Amino acid sequence: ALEVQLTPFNILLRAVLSQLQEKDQYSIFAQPVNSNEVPDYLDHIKDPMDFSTMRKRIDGHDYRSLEEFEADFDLIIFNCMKYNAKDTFFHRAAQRMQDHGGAILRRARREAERIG
Ligand SMILES: CCOC(=O)c1ccc2c(c1)NC(=O)[C@@H](C)N2
Repeated sequence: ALEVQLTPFNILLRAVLSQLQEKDQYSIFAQPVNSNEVPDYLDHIKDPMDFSTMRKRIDGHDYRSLEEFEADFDLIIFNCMKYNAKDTFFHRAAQRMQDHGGAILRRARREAERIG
């Protein structure tokens, strides 16, 4: 059975992920980029990442620290800014997500310190 242990740390990670996803109003970061829709994506991006994959990693207890969680979030942003040219909707969406995410993650770091 899916062992969804509700440790305070996992509860925090799920809450942070939900806050980040709220800022993804067009859900462009919600799922892996579809190779059928974007055939050359994986030629350029060697470490794809998306919010659904991060949620699986939370449920699998794969994140040992907030830093590991943040590294996957940063990967989502980096991939998007790498694949998409600066003057595109996607690149601009990544910049906005990076700004929003910075504030959300700063608050989460303080909370993680508080719960220890
Ligand atoms: C219906 C076609 O969808 C896409 O072309 C598409 C859909 C989602 C995308 C994306 C492309 N590119 C990206 O870099 C990441 C952020 N998301």
